[in-house]
Amino acid sequence: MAFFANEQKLTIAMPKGRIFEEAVHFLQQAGLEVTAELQDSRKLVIPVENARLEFILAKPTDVPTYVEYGVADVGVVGKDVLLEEERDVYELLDLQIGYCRMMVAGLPDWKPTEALRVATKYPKIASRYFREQGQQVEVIKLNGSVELAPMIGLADRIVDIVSTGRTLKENGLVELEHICEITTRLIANRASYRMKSEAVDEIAGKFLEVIPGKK
Ligand SMILES: Nc1ncnc2c1ncn2[C@@H]1O[C@H](COP(=O)(O)OP(=O)(O)OP(=O)(O)O)[C@@H](O)[C@H]1O
Ligand SMILES: O=P(O)(O)OC[C@H]1O[C@H](OP(=O)(O)OP(=O)(O)O)[C@H](O)[C@@H]1O
Repeated sequence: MAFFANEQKLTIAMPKGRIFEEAVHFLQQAGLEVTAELQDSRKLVIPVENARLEFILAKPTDVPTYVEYGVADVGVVGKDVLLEEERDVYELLDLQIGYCRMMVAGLPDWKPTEALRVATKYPKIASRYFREQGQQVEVIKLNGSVELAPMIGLADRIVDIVSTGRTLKENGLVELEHICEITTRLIANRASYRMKSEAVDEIAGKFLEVIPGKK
């Protein structure tokens, strides 16, 4: 049976990587037809013919870009990416999966003498946070292994995602300031939200049914 009662086809951008499995599980719970192809193949565009759905598999940071430009109607993406990318999309739902937190961390008892140097994969989030604190900082953009920076003297602090806390702990770092909680969100292209409102509403409604406390 087709997932959608109407004739509108919907393209969904899914994030590859860390939250993919949890997101697929969420889609299945919501009653979407998730083919083995989505989980097992190297294909990046996966149509689900009967359901008038199409999945595209993207790098997490690119999901809002595909949605803003309308090549995907909706997308599944972390709040961290939304805050950093600042794309012009609608944020429809908090799916309450992919829980983690955005933190300032550093070496314990480290007292920086000059203006704070902050290493991060998230330069916009870090700059915004310290500006709001009225604190002048120099932000250094890194692309991963951010925890290295304070250990080897590149930076006084890091701004990064913490989940279990294991990476910080094993590298001798501690959480210092909490910036915000992060979860996975459903976003929509602004034009799709108007032009394909039935299909978008239908998928959002199905998602809502599996979000704890939202039934
Ligand atoms: N412990 C965690 N660390 C990083 N991201 C997490 C964590 N827990 C949940 N997430 C979510 O997963 C997303 C990141 O996934 P992933 O690490 O696969 O992407 P990525 O940072 O683009 O990967 P990479 O740059 O290593 O290829 C984040 O947007 C965030 O919302
Ligand atoms: O609190 P934890 O459970 O240890 O998880 C947090 C770590 O996971 C992420 O890194 P990732 O594995 O994505 O690698 P990266 O350093 O290349 O970004 C994040 O940037 C932290 O380093």
